[in-house]
Amino acid sequence: MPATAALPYPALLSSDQVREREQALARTLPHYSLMARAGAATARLALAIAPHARHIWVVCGAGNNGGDGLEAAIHLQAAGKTVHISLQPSAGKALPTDAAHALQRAQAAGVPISDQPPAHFDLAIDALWGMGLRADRSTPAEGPVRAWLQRLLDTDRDVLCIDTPSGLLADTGAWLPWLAPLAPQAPRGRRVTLSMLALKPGLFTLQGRDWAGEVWLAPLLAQNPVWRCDQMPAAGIDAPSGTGQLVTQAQTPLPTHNSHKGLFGDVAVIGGQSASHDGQGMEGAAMLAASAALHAGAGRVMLHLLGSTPASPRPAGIAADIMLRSLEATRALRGSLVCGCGGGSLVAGVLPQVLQHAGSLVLDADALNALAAQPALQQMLQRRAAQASSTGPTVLTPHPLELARLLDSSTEQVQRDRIGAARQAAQQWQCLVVLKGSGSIVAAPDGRYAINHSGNARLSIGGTGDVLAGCIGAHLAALPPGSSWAEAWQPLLNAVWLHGHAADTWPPARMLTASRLARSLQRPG
Ligand SMILES: NC(=O)C1=CN([C@@H]2O[C@H](COP(=O)(O)OP(=O)(O)OC[C@H]3O[C@@H](n4cnc5c(N)ncnc54)[C@H](OP(=O)(O)O)[C@@H]3O)[C@@H](O)[C@H]2O)[C@@H](O)CC1
Ligand SMILES: Nc1ncnc2c1ncn2[C@@H]1O[C@H](COP(=O)(O)OP(=O)(O)O)[C@@H](O)[C@H]1O
Repeated sequence: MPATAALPYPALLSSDQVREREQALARTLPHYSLMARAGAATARLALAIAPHARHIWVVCGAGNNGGDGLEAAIHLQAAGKTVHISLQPSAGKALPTDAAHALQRAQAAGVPISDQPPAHFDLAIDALWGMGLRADRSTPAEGPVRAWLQRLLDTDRDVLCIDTPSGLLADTGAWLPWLAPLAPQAPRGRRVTLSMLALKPGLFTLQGRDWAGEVWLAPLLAQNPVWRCDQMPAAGIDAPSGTGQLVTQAQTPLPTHNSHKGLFGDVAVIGGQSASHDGQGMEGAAMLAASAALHAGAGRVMLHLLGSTPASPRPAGIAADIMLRSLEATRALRGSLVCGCGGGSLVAGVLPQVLQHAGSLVLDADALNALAAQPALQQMLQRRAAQASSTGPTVLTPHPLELARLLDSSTEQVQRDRIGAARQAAQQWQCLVVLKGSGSIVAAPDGRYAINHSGNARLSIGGTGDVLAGCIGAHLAALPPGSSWAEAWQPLLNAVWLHGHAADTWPPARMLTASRLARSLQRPG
């Protein structure tokens, strides 16, 4: 990667990158400007999201995150709200300079500060810990702070988090380990997060998606605008290498009217071990992938069910548009190949040929398990990457357990640092990797990564991963033979985003199933 790159999507900066940005900006501005802007922006957003809130509880920590909260409290009181500040005891340490200044200003403005939280509040502002939260500190918060934190986690009132939900690690979206048991599965009320200076990856994956809720950005620029993360002005700004991106839309325009099916490319699906092999039919998984490929826009879709023969009956439910073919015919198709959905034990036997000859290749489910189990297949995958100009890009689509098997790790370890794990696999196998789950991570061999911002828990049902694999196959199908992973990057982001978007736009009263999801997929446009 070059030292800087122009990003088409909103940038996601690590804590180290944010601190660099903060220091660079602070050097150009008078003392206290950034905290003044952060507090004003917070108050403005609070008034916008909860205009009728009368009682506001501002929970401040003993660092600069707390300073932002104190500054916001001054504005909210000036706006006529009844504001109550709870300030973490500093345990003998002096507050940082800016936070100490904010405290003086809050005291001068007469905003009430007490250890006792209010009996009632309409809106809470969580300014306990932000970017300064340290993962290596294992001491649980003691005394009143612990009770405040629990109340922030349990409340059914609106909560506006400054920078990050307190206790959530900005780089990974994981709770601090000691805090995880305190946090319910999901918040009971509305959560909004105002991220300062830049968006942070942890707000968009793992626990971050639920607990950050609706994310806004305050870049702390002169006019002090705030933007909702999915409605930000066009990106295209230069960002340091290693910067992530938040995928907020698909980016390829619709094809021209003057098109034909050959333009969209063909998709072959190999998987769905037939019941005739060992009595355990897994045809459905491959049928879902094939249906997804068809509806996501492939010109033609061919399907080979592993273990089937030309004499095997056509399983019910396969759309008439999908061509059932022999293994040889399917493998020979130009376009993209999706391999592994419901592949069972038979998929390992076809992988050597597939890895050697397929153009664009998507490996899912049992193909990933076979890879994890067989070092010889891993070597073939590496050889394939080295010869990509004569084959094409490879995309691995593991869920956390599948990635853990590939990395010889554990699901917990993968989930603790989803971005790190996806990047590690992409570099190790020189492939594109989609680590699925809430806030799917897409990673490339050069270290770039993106977090998908579409999708929701309605996708947590059997078969939606097969649909994703087919959808990706369709988006890669039109790539010319020998394309690089870099050429596959944007079509891959489109596919992952559109798959989640189909769930986001699903009618609330209608049950979502994987087969319906497959039929609702669209081309980007
Ligand atoms: N300077 C400015 O003008 C600007 C600042 N900005 C704002 O500053 C924020 C960063 O401020 P920061 O660096 O002071 O850290 P912050 O999030 O307040 O945390 C420190 C506190 O947390 C505590 N603590 C840490 N780990 C812990 C743990 N595991 N468990 C328990 N406690 C733990 C730590 O305790 P200590 O280690 O000191 O004992 C200390 O009290 C950033 O998020 C943004 O909101 C921006 O708006 C831009 C302008
Ligand atoms: N809570 C969630 N939020 C967003 N997407 C989700 C969520 N749960 C599951 N998904 C998505 O649903 C799909 C599930 O895939 P997978 O686990 O492989 O299921 P299966 O093997 O049953 O097809 C993935 O695309 C994943 O990202």
